Amino acid sequence: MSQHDTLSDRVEAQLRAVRDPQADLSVFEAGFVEDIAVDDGAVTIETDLTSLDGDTGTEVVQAMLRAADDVDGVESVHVERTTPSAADRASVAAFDHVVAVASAKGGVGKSTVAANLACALAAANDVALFDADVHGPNVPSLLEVSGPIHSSDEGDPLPVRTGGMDVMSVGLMEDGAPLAWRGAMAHDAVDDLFATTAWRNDDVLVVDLPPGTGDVVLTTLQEVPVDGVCVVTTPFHAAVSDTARTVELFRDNGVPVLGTVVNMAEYVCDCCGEPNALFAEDALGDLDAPVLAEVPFTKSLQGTPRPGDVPAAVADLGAAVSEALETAGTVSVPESAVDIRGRPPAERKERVREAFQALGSGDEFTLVSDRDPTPVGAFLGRLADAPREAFDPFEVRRATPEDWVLETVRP
Ligand SMILES: Nc1ncnc2c1ncn2[C@@H]1O[C@H](COP(=O)(O)OP(=O)(O)OP(=O)(O)O)[C@@H](O)[C@H]1O
Repeated sequence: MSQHDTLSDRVEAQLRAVRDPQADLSVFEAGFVEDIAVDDGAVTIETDLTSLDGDTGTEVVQAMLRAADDVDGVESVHVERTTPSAADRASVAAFDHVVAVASAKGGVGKSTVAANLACALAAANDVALFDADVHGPNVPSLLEVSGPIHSSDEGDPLPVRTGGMDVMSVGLMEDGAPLAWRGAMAHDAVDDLFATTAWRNDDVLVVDLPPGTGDVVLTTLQEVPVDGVCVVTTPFHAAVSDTARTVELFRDNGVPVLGTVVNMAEYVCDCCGEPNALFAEDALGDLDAPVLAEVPFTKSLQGTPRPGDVPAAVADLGAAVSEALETAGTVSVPESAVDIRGRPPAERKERVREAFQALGSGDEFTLVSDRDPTPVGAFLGRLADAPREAFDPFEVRRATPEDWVLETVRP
């Protein structure tokens, strides 16, 4: 047995004492530890904590760091976290793109925009629409589709179809039932339906999220590999400030934001055809996101859109979102950024160490990774011999479903 194996064994023994806080199991029994790599006293623990919520996952990472740090001969510890890959969600993975439509508050026209966006995109793409709005699933009535839902040969729920577009909604499952769902139950119902629906389209999936930024929204967005979210707002000052906070919250939670759709931006008079702006011009000043489209208040949007055939008022919406999707897959970072995507664990750490140690106090450090790099903070702390709180700012954002960017400054 080599010296490295011995250290690895000692780390493993110590980690056995770390428990899954939600079930009385060791982190090994819970399947959290995928690999332990030891390289000259530097320990890298590869983990899969995707079954845990954010806070519990962080708690387990901290407990592992402390346990491994206590082992004699360990000089540094790094915990790497895998995230659910698109491949884990076979049916959703078939889509080239997944776009979610969200809003800070209810009633701003989110479902109208989601349905019209799906129909607009359907002119040039093979599109499906998923209505995840558990508490008010109104896509079926908007598109005039109804159940019952049939099963595929494999027993999975088959969406209903309109004009070649698959539509699935929690509202199609059981009359009235979704309205009574709350919290975890609502999330599980959406998650199950999302994971099992047998889609027949495969270019773009549009997801109509519940309004707000509650648990169902954040968990769905973290579990489903969305390319980005379009946030629908009205141009009222108050609505825009709420929307600005929602955009920030999505970014803080690693959800890429494609931009905003400003709904009911103007009213075009039915009699004279004259457009009238409905809200103050400077209302959008607070928004730190591109405006993808401004949609007028018009009766034509109170009808039923058809795949490939939408009212002129939203004619540009599909093209604007398609364009945003093209750049959503790329990460823009400074040339000096350290890119560890696709690198083996030991090399990743070495690259980070080298680049970080070459910096002076006050220098900016940018890291691009194909995993959530939040735990790298502890490693940087050890390199700089400074507590994690000394790193200000310390920002992690998910730039695309597969790329994370960490930005900080060496203390
Ligand atoms: N641009 C528009 N022009 C005219 N009417 C609109 C427009 N946008 C939305 N509406 C109308 O406003 C109402 C609310 O729209 P919608 O259901 O899309 O909102 P929502 O944000 O999805 O609401 P919820 O929070 O209930 O999910 C609907 O009656 C819809 O027809």
